[in-house]
Amino acid sequence: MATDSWALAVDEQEAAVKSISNLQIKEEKVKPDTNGVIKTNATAEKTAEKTDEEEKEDRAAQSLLNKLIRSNLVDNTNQVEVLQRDPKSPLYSVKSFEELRLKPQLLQGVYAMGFNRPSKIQENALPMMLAEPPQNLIAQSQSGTGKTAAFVLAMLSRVEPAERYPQCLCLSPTYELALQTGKVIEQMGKFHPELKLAYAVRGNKLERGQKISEHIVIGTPGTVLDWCAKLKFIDPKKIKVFVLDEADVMIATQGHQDQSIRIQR
Ligand SMILES: Nc1ncnc2c1ncn2[C@@H]1O[C@H](COP(=O)(O)OP(=O)(O)OP(=O)(O)O)[C@@H](O)[C@H]1O
Repeated sequence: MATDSWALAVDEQEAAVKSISNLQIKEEKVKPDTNGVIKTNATAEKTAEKTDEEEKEDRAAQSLLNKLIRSNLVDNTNQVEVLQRDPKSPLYSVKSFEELRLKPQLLQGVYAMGFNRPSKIQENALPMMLAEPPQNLIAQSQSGTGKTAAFVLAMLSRVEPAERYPQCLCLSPTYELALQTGKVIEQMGKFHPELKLAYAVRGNKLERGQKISEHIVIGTPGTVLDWCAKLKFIDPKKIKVFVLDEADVMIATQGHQDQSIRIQR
């Protein structure tokens, strides 16, 4: 049932986008009241202003909600597999995970999560993310099409377990999303127990001067910046994979944009 919802949600979303783009806004002539005040327009403007502001703030929360709904609903993979064979679906894929040359422990992790085939974004992005020499990649696709799973697999594939320092750094816009993505890293890396993950989020206080030995760090921009620049827990020069999750939300949030750019430099 849960994987059904994953696939169905993608379908519904596509249908909604189409119907919204067909909508035509009718111009309504509003007459002033007896005092000459055009109430309808004033109220509409105010509402539009508020909606714009709120929309920005709510995007990270919405994204988290989508993830939570999906993860609670996924149960059988039949529908996903049907869609993954439909060339018009965003889940269409021709490859298998074996063809993506993942490490055996990661393949085990992927199958244990109930994934049988990569989605389109995974099939396209993973070979680029695992290429030698490493390349930069900006990936965009609908919500719920497997981007998180793709970059988590890329981080887990690049880590060298014997080297005990942070090698992959992932920035999330909120505390909750960082924990959520951390959970995916833990699940997918389950058969690679030597791989360790640290959370650079508020409340996780480490002692000054301490070095961390975890291979992957996931956190929010403010805390990650402190860990890199102020507290020197992380040596940014040793980072092999840098992920900016929900980059559109990060760019829309001024503070996060500045902090993310400073960390990336
Ligand atoms: N290849 C796959 N086969 C089956 N299920 C998958 C596959 N890849 C991801 N999923 C599942 O689909 C759901 C959505 O995946 P994921 O969170 O990676 O999407 P996303 O594109 O990052 O979503 P968002 O845009 O909301 O961040 C998750 O429950 C995940 O476990």
